[in-house]
Amino acid sequence: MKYELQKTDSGSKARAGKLTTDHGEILTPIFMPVGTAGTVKAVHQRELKNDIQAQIILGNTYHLYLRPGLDILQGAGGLHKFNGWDKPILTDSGGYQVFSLKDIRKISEEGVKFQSHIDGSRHLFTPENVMDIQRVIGADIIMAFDECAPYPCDYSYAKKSMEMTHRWLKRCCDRFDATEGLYGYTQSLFPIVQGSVYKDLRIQSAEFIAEQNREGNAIGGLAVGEPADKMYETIDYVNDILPQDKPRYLMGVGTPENILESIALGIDMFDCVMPTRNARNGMLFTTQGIINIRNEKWKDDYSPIDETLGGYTSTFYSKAYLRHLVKCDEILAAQIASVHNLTFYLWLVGQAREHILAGDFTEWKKVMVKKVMERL
Ligand SMILES: Nc1ccc2nc(N)nc(O)c2c1
Repeated sequence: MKYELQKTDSGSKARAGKLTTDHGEILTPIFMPVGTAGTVKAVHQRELKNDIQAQIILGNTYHLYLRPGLDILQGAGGLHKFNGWDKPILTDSGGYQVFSLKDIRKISEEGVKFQSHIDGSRHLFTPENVMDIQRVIGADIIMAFDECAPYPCDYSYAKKSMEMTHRWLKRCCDRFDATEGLYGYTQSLFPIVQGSVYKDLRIQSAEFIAEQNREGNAIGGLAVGEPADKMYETIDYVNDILPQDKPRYLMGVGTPENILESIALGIDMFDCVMPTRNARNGMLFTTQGIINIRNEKWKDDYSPIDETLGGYTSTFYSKAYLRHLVKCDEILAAQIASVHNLTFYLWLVGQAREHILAGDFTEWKKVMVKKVMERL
């Protein structure tokens, strides 16, 4: 994988760049729709390409390993062949998911023992087998096996957890570098900065991650309940340490405001379940602000969901009709709202990229944050 830094904003740390993978190019800043179990929930591949114009989507090691399982995925020739998405894919390593299985997992130096949330079967994830699993899934970018420390946690927990994540990272790199891709294209391993919200730990972790000299770097352990200003402060000084010539991926973020503020702090890649999860309960992000479509006020508003956004779904369906579908809990409601919200998120990061290239990103961001976060 190659990263070309195309422009750094004069008034902020925002960057425009281009990632080139064996499954195609990614223009950054970019938002990556989350496709946990091999599908972006309620969204067809055709809509991902046409309306949403997604460039890369996420899968999750934990879920795909449990269902459909490695033999089915390998038999298909990997996830790209299995779900038909022939552009880039990134898989998270499963660390974050098994840690959220609070009472049915046990952490040790070896790895994490856990019970499947599906059938209670017992499994063990180690840095080594998580690399092997992600080789079988075949994502273009795979994540190191880390512990996402809970928030809040005390300094000693954060320190011990970060140090274990660093030892696990060495084991991930050794295993990954000793194995090949299974399907004839190359994969890249991204390490993940941890350290909770403790500045000295975060600096230590960022320096260790940068030293690994991998093709991209991620910031984990954020968007776990900490205040937004703590998140921004952490990103700011971590990005001063992560190399300029590698993409920076902020995991699990966020609202439109979080994304624009983090772009200004030098983040290039984002993923979050918010646009799809909130869509399923009727929260719409639009170029005019945030709409709770269940609200009575939209019941006879026959205007398109968002006429300035472009894309079939956002202009073909009216607010009144989508409200009706949501109130009836119709399956089509989830589809329309999910495609719309993802179209908005990709539009937003695409606009950010254009304004970074045009040189007026900071002024644009100030106006845009206010506008898109307004509750309508
Ligand atoms: N907020 C998040 C979301 C996903 C994560 N995935 C991994 N592997 N590690 C983290 O710290 C994450 C944090």
